[in-house]
Amino acid sequence: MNINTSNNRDNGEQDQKGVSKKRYMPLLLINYTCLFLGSVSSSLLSKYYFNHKGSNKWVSTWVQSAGFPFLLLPVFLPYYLFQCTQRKPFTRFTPRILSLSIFIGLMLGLNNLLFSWGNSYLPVSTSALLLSSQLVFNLILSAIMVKQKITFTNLNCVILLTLSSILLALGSNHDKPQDLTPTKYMIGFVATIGAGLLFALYLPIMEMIYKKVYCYAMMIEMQLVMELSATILASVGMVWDGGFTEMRKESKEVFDKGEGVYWVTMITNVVTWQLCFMGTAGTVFLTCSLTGGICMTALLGMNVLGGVLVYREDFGGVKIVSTVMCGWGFCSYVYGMYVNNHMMKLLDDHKQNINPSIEMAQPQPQPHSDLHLGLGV
Ligand SMILES: Nc1nc2[nH]cnc2c(=O)[nH]1
Repeated sequence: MNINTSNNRDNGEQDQKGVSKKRYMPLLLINYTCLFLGSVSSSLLSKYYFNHKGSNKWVSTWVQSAGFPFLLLPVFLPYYLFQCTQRKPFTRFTPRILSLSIFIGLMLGLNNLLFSWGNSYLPVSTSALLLSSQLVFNLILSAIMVKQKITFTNLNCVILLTLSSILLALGSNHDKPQDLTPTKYMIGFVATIGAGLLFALYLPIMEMIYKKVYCYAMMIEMQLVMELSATILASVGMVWDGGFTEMRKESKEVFDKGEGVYWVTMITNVVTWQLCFMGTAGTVFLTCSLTGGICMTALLGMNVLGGVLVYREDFGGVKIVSTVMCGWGFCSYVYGMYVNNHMMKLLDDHKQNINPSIEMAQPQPQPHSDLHLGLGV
Protein backbone atom coordinates (compact mmCIF):
# COMPACT_ATOMS: atom_id res chain seq x y z
CA MET A 1 0.00 0.00 0.00
CA ASN A 2 1.28 3.38 -0.91
CA ILE A 3 2.00 5.16 2.35
CA ASN A 4 0.98 8.61 1.27
CA THR A 5 -2.28 7.52 -0.31
CA SER A 6 -3.30 5.20 2.47
CA ASN A 7 -2.43 7.77 5.02
CA ASN A 8 -4.31 10.52 3.34
CA ARG A 9 -7.27 8.23 3.25
CA ASP A 10 -7.08 6.90 6.80
CA ASN A 11 -5.58 9.63 8.90
CA GLY A 12 -5.51 12.82 6.93
CA GLU A 13 -2.66 14.86 5.51
CA GLN A 14 -1.09 15.78 8.86
CA ASP A 15 -0.14 12.21 9.74
CA GLN A 16 1.93 11.67 6.62
CA LYS A 17 5.08 12.85 8.27
CA GLY A 18 4.56 10.68 11.34
CA VAL A 19 4.13 7.52 9.27
CA SER A 20 7.13 8.30 7.05
CA LYS A 21 9.28 8.96 10.04
CA LYS A 22 8.04 5.76 11.64
CA ARG A 23 9.13 3.85 8.55
CA TYR A 24 12.49 5.61 8.27
CA MET A 25 14.20 4.02 11.28
CA PRO A 26 13.12 0.40 10.60
CA LEU A 27 14.14 0.79 6.96
CA LEU A 28 17.51 2.21 7.98
CA LEU A 29 18.02 -0.60 10.50
CA ILE A 30 17.18 -3.21 7.83
CA ASN A 31 19.76 -1.63 5.50
CA TYR A 32 22.44 -1.47 8.20
CA THR A 33 21.75 -5.14 9.01
CA CYS A 34 22.02 -6.14 5.33
CA LEU A 35 25.26 -4.18 5.03
CA PHE A 36 26.70 -5.71 8.20
CA LEU A 37 25.71 -9.32 7.46
CA GLY A 38 26.54 -8.96 3.75
CA SER A 39 29.95 -7.38 4.23
CA VAL A 40 31.18 -9.70 7.00
CA SER A 41 29.88 -12.91 5.43
CA SER A 42 30.96 -12.09 1.87
CA SER A 43 34.44 -11.27 3.13
CA LEU A 44 34.63 -14.56 5.09
CA LEU A 45 33.32 -16.59 2.16
CA SER A 46 35.72 -14.94 -0.30
CA LYS A 47 38.53 -15.79 2.08
CA TYR A 48 37.26 -19.37 2.28
CA TYR A 49 37.28 -19.56 -1.54
CA PHE A 50 40.88 -18.29 -1.75
CA ASN A 51 42.06 -20.35 1.27
CA HIS A 52 40.93 -23.56 -0.39
CA LYS A 53 42.72 -22.99 -3.70
CA GLY A 54 40.10 -20.96 -5.56
CA SER A 55 42.00 -18.27 -7.48
CA ASN A 56 40.14 -16.99 -10.53
CA LYS A 57 39.74 -13.19 -10.53
CA TRP A 58 36.84 -13.28 -13.03
CA VAL A 59 34.95 -15.81 -10.90
CA SER A 60 35.34 -13.64 -7.80
CA THR A 61 34.27 -10.60 -9.85
CA TRP A 62 31.22 -12.38 -11.25
CA VAL A 63 29.91 -13.59 -7.87
CA GLN A 64 29.83 -9.99 -6.61
CA SER A 65 26.96 -9.09 -8.93
CA ALA A 66 25.48 -12.36 -10.25
CA GLY A 67 22.90 -12.45 -7.45
CA PHE A 68 20.89 -9.65 -9.09
CA PRO A 69 17.84 -11.94 -9.71
CA PHE A 70 17.27 -11.97 -5.93
CA LEU A 71 16.42 -8.28 -6.22
CA LEU A 72 13.42 -9.26 -8.35
CA LEU A 73 11.74 -10.33 -5.09
CA PRO A 74 11.67 -6.90 -3.36
CA VAL A 75 10.90 -5.25 -6.72
CA PHE A 76 7.89 -7.35 -7.79
CA LEU A 77 6.49 -9.17 -4.72
CA PRO A 78 5.17 -6.10 -2.83
CA TYR A 79 2.97 -5.17 -5.82
CA TYR A 80 2.01 -8.49 -7.41
CA LEU A 81 1.91 -10.91 -4.46
CA PHE A 82 1.52 -8.99 -1.20
CA GLN A 83 -0.39 -6.16 -2.87
CA CYS A 84 0.95 -3.80 -0.25
CA THR A 85 1.87 -1.00 -2.65
CA GLN A 86 -0.12 0.84 -5.30
CA ARG A 87 2.95 1.83 -7.24
CA LYS A 88 3.60 -0.50 -10.17
CA PRO A 89 7.29 -1.51 -10.39
CA PHE A 90 9.29 0.78 -12.70
CA THR A 91 6.68 3.57 -12.65
CA ARG A 92 8.40 6.86 -13.65
CA PHE A 93 11.59 4.92 -14.40
CA THR A 94 12.64 7.28 -17.17
CA PRO A 95 15.14 6.48 -19.97
CA ARG A 96 17.51 8.89 -18.20
CA ILE A 97 17.34 6.90 -14.95
CA LEU A 98 17.74 3.68 -16.94
CA SER A 99 20.86 4.92 -18.73
CA LEU A 100 22.34 6.32 -15.51
CA SER A 101 21.74 2.96 -13.80
CA ILE A 102 23.45 1.11 -16.66
CA PHE A 103 26.41 3.51 -16.56
CA ILE A 104 26.83 3.21 -12.76
CA GLY A 105 26.39 -0.57 -13.04
CA LEU A 106 29.29 -0.78 -15.50
CA MET A 107 31.35 1.39 -13.19
CA LEU A 108 30.53 -0.93 -10.28
CA GLY A 109 31.40 -3.94 -12.46
CA LEU A 110 34.80 -2.39 -13.21
CA ASN A 111 35.29 -1.70 -9.50
CA ASN A 112 34.45 -5.34 -8.70
CA LEU A 113 37.05 -6.51 -11.22
CA LEU A 114 39.77 -4.19 -9.88
CA PHE A 115 38.88 -5.14 -6.27
CA SER A 116 39.16 -8.89 -7.05
CA TRP A 117 42.29 -8.41 -9.15
CA GLY A 118 43.99 -6.52 -6.34
CA ASN A 119 42.88 -9.10 -3.78
CA SER A 120 44.09 -12.01 -5.89
CA TYR A 121 47.62 -10.59 -6.36
CA LEU A 122 48.43 -8.54 -3.30
CA PRO A 123 49.00 -9.64 0.29
CA VAL A 124 45.95 -8.87 2.47
CA SER A 125 47.98 -6.27 4.37
CA THR A 126 48.92 -4.31 1.24
CA SER A 127 45.43 -4.26 -0.19
CA ALA A 128 44.00 -3.18 3.20
CA LEU A 129 46.59 -0.40 3.33
CA LEU A 130 45.76 0.81 -0.17
CA LEU A 131 42.01 0.53 0.40
CA SER A 132 42.32 2.64 3.54
CA SER A 133 42.72 5.61 1.20
CA GLN A 134 39.20 5.21 -0.19
CA LEU A 135 37.53 6.84 2.79
CA VAL A 136 39.68 9.97 2.48
CA PHE A 137 38.92 10.11 -1.26
CA ASN A 138 35.27 9.60 -0.37
CA LEU A 139 35.27 12.55 2.06
CA ILE A 140 36.99 14.85 -0.45
CA LEU A 141 34.76 13.82 -3.37
CA SER A 142 31.61 14.07 -1.22
CA ALA A 143 32.63 17.58 -0.16
CA ILE A 144 33.13 18.59 -3.81
CA MET A 145 30.24 16.76 -5.45
CA VAL A 146 27.43 16.77 -2.89
CA LYS A 147 28.63 19.62 -0.66
CA GLN A 148 29.15 17.30 2.30
CA LYS A 149 30.06 19.48 5.29
CA ILE A 150 33.40 18.60 6.83
CA THR A 151 32.73 18.67 10.57
CA PHE A 152 34.80 17.68 13.57
CA THR A 153 32.75 14.46 13.90
CA ASN A 154 33.21 13.17 10.38
CA LEU A 155 36.84 14.28 10.08
CA ASN A 156 37.62 12.59 13.41
CA CYS A 157 35.91 9.42 12.21
CA VAL A 158 37.67 9.41 8.82
CA ILE A 159 41.07 9.90 10.49
CA LEU A 160 40.45 7.16 13.08
CA LEU A 161 39.18 4.65 10.53
CA THR A 162 42.04 5.40 8.12
CA LEU A 163 44.62 5.01 10.91
CA SER A 164 42.89 1.82 12.00
CA SER A 165 43.21 0.31 8.47
CA ILE A 166 46.85 1.41 8.22
CA LEU A 167 47.64 -0.21 11.58
CA LEU A 168 45.83 -3.35 10.51
CA ALA A 169 47.86 -3.51 7.33
CA LEU A 170 51.15 -2.92 9.15
CA GLY A 171 50.25 -5.59 11.69
CA SER A 172 49.76 -8.33 9.10
CA ASN A 173 52.59 -7.74 6.65
CA HIS A 174 53.84 -11.33 6.86
CA ASP A 175 51.26 -12.93 4.58
CA LYS A 176 52.92 -12.44 1.16
CA PRO A 177 51.83 -14.93 -1.52
CA GLN A 178 54.83 -17.03 -2.61
CA ASP A 179 54.42 -16.46 -6.35
CA LEU A 180 54.13 -12.65 -6.18
CA THR A 181 56.26 -11.29 -9.05
CA PRO A 182 57.05 -7.53 -9.39
CA THR A 183 54.68 -7.32 -12.41
CA LYS A 184 51.85 -8.94 -10.47
CA TYR A 185 52.58 -6.63 -7.55
CA MET A 186 52.40 -3.59 -9.81
CA ILE A 187 49.12 -4.75 -11.40
CA GLY A 188 47.63 -5.49 -7.96
CA PHE A 189 48.76 -2.10 -6.65
CA VAL A 190 47.24 -0.12 -9.52
CA ALA A 191 44.06 -2.24 -9.49
CA THR A 192 43.48 -1.68 -5.75
CA ILE A 193 44.11 2.07 -5.91
CA GLY A 194 41.76 2.19 -8.92
CA ALA A 195 39.10 0.24 -7.00
CA GLY A 196 39.41 2.59 -4.02
CA LEU A 197 39.07 5.66 -6.25
CA LEU A 198 36.13 4.23 -8.21
CA PHE A 199 34.30 3.27 -5.03
CA ALA A 200 34.95 6.69 -3.51
CA LEU A 201 33.48 8.23 -6.67
CA TYR A 202 30.57 5.77 -6.91
CA LEU A 203 29.14 6.74 -3.49
CA PRO A 204 28.70 10.53 -4.06
CA ILE A 205 27.53 9.92 -7.65
CA MET A 206 24.84 7.65 -6.19
CA GLU A 207 23.90 10.34 -3.67
CA MET A 208 23.54 12.87 -6.50
CA ILE A 209 21.35 10.53 -8.53
CA TYR A 210 19.23 9.52 -5.52
CA LYS A 211 18.27 13.18 -5.08
CA LYS A 212 16.20 12.71 -8.24
CA VAL A 213 14.78 9.35 -7.09
CA TYR A 214 11.46 9.87 -5.35
CA CYS A 215 11.02 6.59 -3.45
CA TYR A 216 12.83 3.69 -1.85
CA ALA A 217 11.25 1.20 -4.28
CA MET A 218 12.80 3.02 -7.23
CA MET A 219 16.20 2.86 -5.56
CA ILE A 220 15.88 -0.97 -5.44
CA GLU A 221 14.86 -1.01 -9.12
CA MET A 222 17.96 1.03 -9.99
CA GLN A 223 20.03 -1.41 -7.97
CA LEU A 224 18.59 -4.30 -9.99
CA VAL A 225 19.55 -2.63 -13.30
CA MET A 226 23.01 -1.74 -11.96
CA GLU A 227 23.77 -5.26 -10.78
CA LEU A 228 22.47 -6.66 -14.09
CA SER A 229 24.85 -4.37 -16.02
CA ALA A 230 27.75 -5.30 -13.75
CA THR A 231 26.94 -8.99 -14.33
CA ILE A 232 26.87 -8.54 -18.12
CA LEU A 233 30.33 -6.95 -17.93
CA ALA A 234 31.63 -9.76 -15.68
CA SER A 235 30.02 -12.43 -17.91
CA VAL A 236 31.71 -11.01 -21.02
CA GLY A 237 35.01 -11.24 -19.13
CA MET A 238 34.19 -14.78 -17.98
CA VAL A 239 33.43 -15.93 -21.56
CA TRP A 240 36.50 -14.17 -22.98
CA ASP A 241 38.81 -15.63 -20.32
CA GLY A 242 37.19 -19.08 -20.13
CA GLY A 243 35.91 -18.33 -16.62
CA PHE A 244 32.82 -20.55 -16.78
CA THR A 245 34.93 -23.55 -17.87
CA GLU A 246 37.47 -22.65 -15.20
CA MET A 247 34.69 -22.56 -12.60
CA ARG A 248 33.65 -26.14 -13.43
CA LYS A 249 37.29 -27.25 -13.40
CA GLU A 250 37.94 -25.48 -10.11
CA SER A 251 34.92 -27.14 -8.50
CA LYS A 252 35.95 -30.65 -9.60
CA GLU A 253 39.76 -30.59 -9.51
CA VAL A 254 41.14 -27.58 -7.68
CA PHE A 255 38.96 -26.67 -4.71
CA ASP A 256 40.19 -28.87 -1.88
CA LYS A 257 36.88 -29.11 0.01
CA GLY A 258 35.05 -30.90 -2.79
CA GLU A 259 32.54 -30.00 -5.47
CA GLY A 260 29.46 -29.74 -3.22
CA VAL A 261 31.12 -27.32 -0.81
CA TYR A 262 32.44 -25.28 -3.76
CA TRP A 263 28.95 -24.65 -5.16
CA VAL A 264 27.46 -23.96 -1.73
CA THR A 265 30.28 -21.44 -1.12
CA MET A 266 29.65 -19.80 -4.49
CA ILE A 267 25.88 -19.56 -4.13
CA THR A 268 26.07 -18.26 -0.57
CA ASN A 269 28.68 -15.72 -1.63
CA VAL A 270 26.45 -14.56 -4.48
CA VAL A 271 23.64 -13.90 -1.98
CA THR A 272 25.85 -12.21 0.62
CA TRP A 273 27.36 -9.82 -1.96
CA GLN A 274 23.85 -8.73 -2.91
CA LEU A 275 23.05 -8.08 0.75
CA CYS A 276 26.24 -6.04 1.05
CA PHE A 277 25.61 -3.85 -2.02
CA MET A 278 21.90 -3.53 -1.33
CA GLY A 279 22.72 -2.41 2.21
CA THR A 280 25.29 0.09 0.91
CA ALA A 281 22.89 1.57 -1.66
CA GLY A 282 20.06 1.75 0.90
CA THR A 283 22.33 3.45 3.43
CA VAL A 284 23.43 6.06 0.88
CA PHE A 285 19.80 6.62 -0.14
CA LEU A 286 18.55 6.99 3.43
CA THR A 287 21.52 8.93 4.81
CA CYS A 288 24.42 10.14 2.64
CA SER A 289 27.39 8.85 0.69
CA LEU A 290 29.85 9.56 3.51
CA THR A 291 27.85 7.45 5.97
CA GLY A 292 27.84 4.65 3.36
CA GLY A 293 31.62 4.92 2.97
CA ILE A 294 32.18 5.07 6.72
CA CYS A 295 30.05 1.97 7.30
CA MET A 296 31.88 0.05 4.55
CA THR A 297 35.30 1.03 5.92
CA ALA A 298 34.33 0.33 9.54
CA LEU A 299 33.17 -3.09 8.40
CA LEU A 300 36.57 -3.77 6.83
CA GLY A 301 37.80 -3.53 10.43
CA MET A 302 35.00 -5.76 11.69
CA ASN A 303 35.99 -8.35 9.09
CA VAL A 304 39.22 -8.75 11.06
CA LEU A 305 37.19 -9.89 14.05
CA GLY A 306 35.29 -12.26 11.73
CA GLY A 307 38.62 -13.77 10.62
CA VAL A 308 39.72 -14.18 14.25
CA LEU A 309 36.44 -15.81 15.30
CA VAL A 310 35.88 -18.06 12.27
CA TYR A 311 39.41 -18.88 11.06
CA ARG A 312 41.13 -18.61 14.45
CA GLU A 313 43.57 -16.04 13.02
CA ASP A 314 45.84 -14.56 15.68
CA PHE A 315 44.63 -11.38 17.37
CA GLY A 316 47.77 -9.60 18.54
CA GLY A 317 48.32 -6.16 20.02
CA VAL A 318 48.25 -4.24 16.75
CA LYS A 319 44.99 -5.83 15.63
CA ILE A 320 43.41 -5.05 19.00
CA VAL A 321 44.45 -1.38 18.81
CA SER A 322 43.24 -1.20 15.20
CA THR A 323 39.84 -2.72 16.11
CA VAL A 324 39.42 -0.37 19.09
CA MET A 325 40.22 2.64 16.87
CA CYS A 326 37.79 1.42 14.27
CA GLY A 327 35.03 0.97 16.87
CA TRP A 328 35.84 4.34 18.44
CA GLY A 329 35.75 6.17 15.09
CA PHE A 330 32.48 4.54 14.10
CA CYS A 331 30.78 5.08 17.49
CA SER A 332 31.83 8.73 17.59
CA TYR A 333 30.31 9.21 14.13
CA VAL A 334 27.05 7.54 15.13
CA TYR A 335 26.94 9.65 18.30
CA GLY A 336 27.57 12.81 16.23
CA MET A 337 24.71 11.85 13.91
CA TYR A 338 22.45 11.22 16.89
CA VAL A 339 23.25 14.61 18.45
CA ASN A 340 22.75 16.32 15.09
CA ASN A 341 19.35 14.66 14.54
CA HIS A 342 18.30 15.52 18.07
CA MET A 343 19.21 19.18 17.55
CA MET A 344 17.30 19.25 14.24
CA LYS A 345 14.26 17.77 15.98
CA LEU A 346 14.45 20.34 18.78
CA LEU A 347 14.76 23.11 16.20
CA ASP A 348 11.77 21.70 14.28
CA ASP A 349 9.66 21.48 17.45
CA HIS A 350 10.68 25.00 18.40
CA LYS A 351 9.74 26.37 14.96
CA GLN A 352 6.44 24.51 15.10
CA ASN A 353 5.63 25.99 18.52
CA ILE A 354 6.37 29.52 17.30
CA ASN A 355 4.27 29.31 14.14
CA PRO A 356 2.68 25.99 13.17
CA SER A 357 1.13 27.41 9.98
CA ILE A 358 4.55 28.31 8.52
CA GLU A 359 5.79 24.84 9.29
CA MET A 360 2.84 23.23 7.52
CA ALA A 361 3.22 25.37 4.43
CA GLN A 362 6.98 25.06 3.90
CA PRO A 363 8.75 21.99 2.49
CA GLN A 364 11.25 20.39 4.88
CA PRO A 365 14.86 21.30 4.14
CA GLN A 366 16.08 17.82 5.17
CA PRO A 367 17.59 15.60 2.48
CA HIS A 368 15.05 12.85 3.08
CA SER A 369 11.71 14.54 2.88
CA ASP A 370 8.43 12.72 3.33
CA LEU A 371 7.90 12.45 -0.40
CA HIS A 372 11.32 10.90 -0.79
CA LEU A 373 10.56 8.12 1.67
CA GLY A 374 6.85 7.90 1.58
CA LEU A 375 5.88 7.01 -1.98
CA GLY A 376 5.97 3.45 -3.06
CA VAL A 377 7.76 1.94 -0.08
N1 LIG B 1 36.67 -0.57 -3.98
C1 LIG B 1 35.97 -1.33 -3.13
N2 LIG B 1 35.22 -2.27 -3.62
C2 LIG B 1 34.53 -3.01 -2.74
N3 LIG B 1 33.70 -4.03 -2.95
C3 LIG B 1 33.27 -4.44 -1.76
N4 LIG B 1 33.80 -3.72 -0.77
C4 LIG B 1 34.59 -2.81 -1.37
C5 LIG B 1 35.41 -1.80 -0.87
O1 LIG B 1 35.51 -1.54 0.33
N5 LIG B 1 36.08 -1.09 -1.81
